[in-house]
Amino acid sequence: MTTPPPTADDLQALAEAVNLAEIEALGRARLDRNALEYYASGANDGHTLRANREDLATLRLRPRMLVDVSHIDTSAEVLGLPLDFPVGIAPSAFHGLAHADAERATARAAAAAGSVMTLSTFSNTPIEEVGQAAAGRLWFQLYLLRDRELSRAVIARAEASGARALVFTVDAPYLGRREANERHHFALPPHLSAPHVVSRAELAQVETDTGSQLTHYFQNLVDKAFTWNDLGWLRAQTRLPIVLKGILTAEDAELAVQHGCHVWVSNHGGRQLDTAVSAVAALPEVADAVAGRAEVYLDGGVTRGTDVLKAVALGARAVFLGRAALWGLAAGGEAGVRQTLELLRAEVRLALALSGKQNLRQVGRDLLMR
Ligand SMILES: Cc1cc2nc3c(=O)[nH]c(=O)nc-3n(C[C@H](O)[C@H](O)[C@H](O)COP(=O)(O)O)c2cc1C
Ligand SMILES: CCCCCCC(=O)C(=O)O
Repeated sequence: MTTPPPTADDLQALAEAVNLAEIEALGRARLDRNALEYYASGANDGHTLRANREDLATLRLRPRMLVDVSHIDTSAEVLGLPLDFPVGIAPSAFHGLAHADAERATARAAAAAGSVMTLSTFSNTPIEEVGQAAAGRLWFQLYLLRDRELSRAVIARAEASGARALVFTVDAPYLGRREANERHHFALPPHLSAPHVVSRAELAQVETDTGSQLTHYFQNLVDKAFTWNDLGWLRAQTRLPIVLKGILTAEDAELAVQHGCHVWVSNHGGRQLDTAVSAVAALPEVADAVAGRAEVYLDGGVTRGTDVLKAVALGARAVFLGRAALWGLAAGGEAGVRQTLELLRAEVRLALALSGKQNLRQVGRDLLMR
C-alpha cells in the first residue's frame, strides 16, 4: 500500500511535537501493518532492541556546576565533514514505505540540518538522485553481494554520486529473524523497487506465500563467505574511507583498525542476533581497543540529547539514527526528518549546558558514573 501524503493536520501535529517519542507516535499511526512491522521489528524476542534504549537511559550523568555555559558549541566532524551536531542518519532500507519522496526527503533534511545521511544498498531511490538531494552530505552503505561485478558497479555509482564514505555492513551475512514479518509475509508494495540491486520483475519472482519476501530475497543475494581476508578486495575497489558497521567487540575493533577501517558500533537496531550486547554497552571496549587510531561511531536506541552525550563520553565521534529518522519521514516527509534532527540538536545543546560543558571536546568518561 502507498502511505498517503501527510495532511495539513498531520503537519500541524508534527510541528507541535516536543520530542522524538511524539514524532514516533505520529509516524507509526500513518503506516500500514506491512511497513510498520518492517520498521519497528527486532529479531526474535526483541531483547537487544529494548536493551539499546534501556542501557542508554540507565547510564547516569555526573554534571559539573558553575561553568560559563553562555555559549555552547555542538559542532562535530566525521571523516573531515563538519557536522552541526554529532548526529547522522543510519542506513535503512525502503524509505518509500514511509513517504513518496523516500530517500530524497531524508537526504534533503539531513543536508538542511548540517547532518549526514547514509544511504542503504536497499534504498528505493537510486544513489544518483539521493546524491543531488544530499548536497555532499552523503555516505553509502554496502551489502556485499555474491555478484562481485554488481557490487563493484554499485560502489562506482556511489563514488560518482558524491558519497564520502563506504559503510560496509558486517553483521548481516543472513538476515535476523523478524518474526512479525515472517508471520504476516512482509512484501515490498508493487510501486517500490530496490534499484541498486534488483528490478521489480526480479522481485516479483521471489514473492512468496511463506514467510517474509525480504528474507528469501536477501539470502540469495548477499555474500555469506566474505571474511577479514577478503577486505583487501574491497579496499582495492574504492578510494573512499571504509567504515565497518556492526562491530561489537574489542577483538573485531582491533582487526578493523589493522585493516585500515573505521568502526561503527551497532547491533543493527536489535534486528540481527537477539540477546547480543546493547550498542552502548559494547562501546567502551571498542573505543578502548581502537585507542584513537580510527573514528568510532554508534547507533542503536538513540532518541535523546543525553543519549548522544553518553555515546560521545564513551568514545563515539558521532551517533546515527535508524528508526527515529524513519518515524520522522512517516510523520511528515522531509519536514518530519528535519523536525527530528532539530529537536535532537536542541536537546544536545541543553544537555551540554546542564552538564557544565561548552563543547563536545570537553565530554569524556568523567561525565558518567562508573
Ligand atoms: C527498517 C530498518 C531498515 C534497516 N536497513 C538497514 C540496511 O539496509 N543496512 C544496514 O546496514 N542497516 C540497516 N538497518 C539498521 C540501521 O542502520 C541501524 O543500525 C539501526 O536502525 C539503529 O538502531 P535504531 O533504529 O534504534 O536507531 C535498518 C534498520 C531498520 C529499522
Ligand atoms: C531484501 C531486502 C533486505 C533489506 C535488508 C535491510 C536491513 O538491513 C534490515 O535490517 O531490514
